[in-house]
Amino acid sequence: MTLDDIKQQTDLLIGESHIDQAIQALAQRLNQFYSNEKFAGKSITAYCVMNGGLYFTGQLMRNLTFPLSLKYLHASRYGDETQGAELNWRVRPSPAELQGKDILLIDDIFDEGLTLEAIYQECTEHKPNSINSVVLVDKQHLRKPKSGFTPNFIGLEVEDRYIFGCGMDYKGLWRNLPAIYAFKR
Ligand SMILES: O=P(O)(O)OC[C@H]1O[C@H](OP(=O)(O)OP(=O)(O)O)[C@H](O)[C@@H]1O
Ligand SMILES: Nc1nc2[nH]cnc2c(=O)[nH]1
Repeated sequence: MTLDDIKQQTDLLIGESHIDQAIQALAQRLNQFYSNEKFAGKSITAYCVMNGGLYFTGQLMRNLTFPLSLKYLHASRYGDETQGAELNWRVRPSPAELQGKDILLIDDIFDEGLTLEAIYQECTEHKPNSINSVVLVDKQHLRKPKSGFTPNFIGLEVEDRYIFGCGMDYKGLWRNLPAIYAFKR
């Protein structure tokens, strides 16, 4: 499939400039949040949730103004499919990198929320000083975690369709697109 095919067969749900603006607005909110005196003299440990979080992490971090240590973890439950299944941990954060630290989890999408909730729980077990999460998009539906878990910072809302671009894949491809698309119904 070519880029022309993508343009003909998909709906553009969120354009590049809209996404860039949302990322800058999120960065401002995070800069404000971490300027609180309780974080004075501390660095923030940002965990990019691979693979989908990579694009957003890169775009976000260039606008962050606090001292940041970048790490990654990888938990996946979609693979190349459009429906989520059981969570598969590929790279866990090490306990020593979490204990007493101020953690920021960065992911592309909060869909059914099981991935980010499981990552949050895993990290919490190792006693960080603080843990917050930020996602680029929150998909709008009622299939969210029963616990009520939700990210602390959300960039944009997106309708309930399988989307790709901005780090999110379609069958393993097209994470590189700077806008968000869904195939026409
Ligand atoms: O809210 P949920 O329904 O749990 O889904 C959200 C997760 O799904 C995607 O990851 P995926 O499992 O596709 O792994 P990948 O990032 O390696 O492609 C995405 O990057 C989120 O981490
Ligand atoms: N690419 C992609 N990954 C997801 N993971 C959870 N929801 C989605 C989605 O809509 N698109």
